[in-house]
Amino acid sequence: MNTKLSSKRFSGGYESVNTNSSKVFILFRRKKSTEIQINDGVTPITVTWENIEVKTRKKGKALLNRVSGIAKPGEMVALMGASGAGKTTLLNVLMDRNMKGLEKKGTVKVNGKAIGEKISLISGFAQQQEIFIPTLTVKEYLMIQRPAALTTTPRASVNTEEQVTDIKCTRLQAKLRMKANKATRIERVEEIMDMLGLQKCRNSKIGNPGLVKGISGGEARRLTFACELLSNPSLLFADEPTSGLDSFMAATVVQIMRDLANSGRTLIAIIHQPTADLYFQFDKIIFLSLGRTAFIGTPEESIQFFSDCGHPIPKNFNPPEWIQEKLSVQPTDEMESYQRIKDIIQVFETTKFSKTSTIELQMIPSTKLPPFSENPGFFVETGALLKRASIDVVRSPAQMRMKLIQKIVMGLFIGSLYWQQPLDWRGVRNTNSALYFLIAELTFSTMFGIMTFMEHELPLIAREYHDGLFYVISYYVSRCLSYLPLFTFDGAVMVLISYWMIGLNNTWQQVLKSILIAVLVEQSATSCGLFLACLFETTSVAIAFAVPISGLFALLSGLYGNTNNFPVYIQWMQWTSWFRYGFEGLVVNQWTKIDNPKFSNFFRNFILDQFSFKADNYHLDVIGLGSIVLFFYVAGYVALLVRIRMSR
Ligand SMILES: Nc1ncnc2c1ncn2[C@@H]1O[C@H](COP(=O)(O)OP(=O)(O)OP(=O)(O)O)[C@@H](O)[C@H]1O
Repeated sequence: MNTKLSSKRFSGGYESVNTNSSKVFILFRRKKSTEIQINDGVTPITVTWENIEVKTRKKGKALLNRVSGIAKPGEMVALMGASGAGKTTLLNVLMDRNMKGLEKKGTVKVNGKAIGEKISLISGFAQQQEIFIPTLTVKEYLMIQRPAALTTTPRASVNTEEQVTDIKCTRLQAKLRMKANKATRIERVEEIMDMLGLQKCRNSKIGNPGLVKGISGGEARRLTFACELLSNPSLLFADEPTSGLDSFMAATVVQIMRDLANSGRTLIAIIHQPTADLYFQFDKIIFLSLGRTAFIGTPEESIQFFSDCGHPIPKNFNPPEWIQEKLSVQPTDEMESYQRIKDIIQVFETTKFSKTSTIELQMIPSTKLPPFSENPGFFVETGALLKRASIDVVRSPAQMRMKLIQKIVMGLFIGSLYWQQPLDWRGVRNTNSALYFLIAELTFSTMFGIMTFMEHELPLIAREYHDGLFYVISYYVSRCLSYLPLFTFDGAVMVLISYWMIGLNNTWQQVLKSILIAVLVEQSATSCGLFLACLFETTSVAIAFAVPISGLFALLSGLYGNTNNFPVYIQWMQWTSWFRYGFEGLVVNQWTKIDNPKFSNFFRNFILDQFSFKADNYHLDVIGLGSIVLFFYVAGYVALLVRIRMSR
């Protein structure tokens, strides 16, 4: 069937009129563009991808097959196709992300240059399921979100002669050129919130769907864009930005994208089942099917192309839905579907659309790239991240409250159980048990607690790291510092509560020395838990390792057997156990200075001897604990670094 279709642009919209009997009449009015103000320093970016082939490494399954295309400055490009067509794989190839287990051939170039994973440093990526910090408000999140972009990124200084023409831009550039102070950052965040309609929810907590009530889905989607705009990228990728939104909200998001493209940026987005109205807002549509390019061209051309292929769009049918259906494998009719898709791809490869695209690819000159975003340095990053992490800790009062309540209850319980122990051999035995119990309590809940804290945050950190926002060390130091009060104060409270109840030696020096041991033991458990959480992908695996490890350290404490009586080849292990150092530290601190005539040196030596503890070992214990803390913090950093680097 020869179906001719004429399509012409008119001011603010498209009119597509099918001229044969199965007439399609589509009238779309482009919404008036709200003027983009954050358009300083936009460097024109052309992304090209040529003969991309992706296979799985193990089975050699082809995911993409000779896929080529181009996205130019000011273009809003939609990647479309049925589920499993290869859209996400192509987007990942373009961004050089998530390629684990896959083998890639072909080239991706930005302004004619192959820059590999550095593309992250000049682009933004609005993910479908953006990960936020739920306890922060919208404004707080934006203020702290991009320390790099908001402080020293010299984006405004590039290509200004071609790009910056209006006064607004120059003004904004001037602000960016100044080392951004707080007022400048606030102004920029305010501008972006205005632009994306986030002012209404500026002080609302972001929340966590299904767990903590927060901003709506549409607001979260706009916040995603806001985060990306802070770094003012000239190239923006988006993964299904309209999915899950109502039609009004989807139109708003597409309008935002349209405005961004109008300001000279290049946008590439996976779009799932758009309404006809939204479909015609795009400049270029790329349909993928079975890992191959089935069409590249304007929305109007897609209608013409499918008509020419013998699949004219019926009256009142949503064009993208119809096309997608023709490019999907129907489970009830697989053979026919494969044949139909093969035919469409074959036709496409002989059309002017495919040829134009190939010619265009050859003609792209190598032009200047925007500067790669620079990290503002360890201290600025750590400060910004520490602020974000601290707000998160403080805004999670339930977590703080629970930790504190738990330790108060345990302090009272231990104190009541070992209430005012006398100075006889039974009392000494009970006192030592109480000291051991304090060490155990400082260990287990802490170690398992920190593991659960970390799990939710790692995807966000991996994402931000690959976006070039900060060094892993900045995040790690800030997170450790933010947890420090939470994982020291409660332990000290527990020890203090039980201290007088048990009747431990209470000169102020001994109290302080006991608290120092308690803090170091809790920090040993914290750092070990952090190390395991960084090392293993899931909390359950980390816990599976933590249980026997902590059990082993507990066995080496000296309470369950005199460590000097252990076989020589295993004795050395006691020096790796914070239980050993902690228990000795508390026992020595308790029994070396007792002001009681009944308490002879012989009795004291007898007490220490049963564990092979030495009266002058307190300082050694502090050094041992400090070394364990340091070792696990450093090991945790290395584990996190490797894991985050490998997660790209
Ligand atoms: N790492 C991988 N290992 C094996 N197969 C993969 C991998 N990544 C993707 N695939 C397969 O490649 C095909 C294309 O996947 P892709 O995620 O790109 O599709 P899509 O078009 O984005 O689909 P959807 O719209 O459902 O997200 C699918 O069949 C998928 O199962």
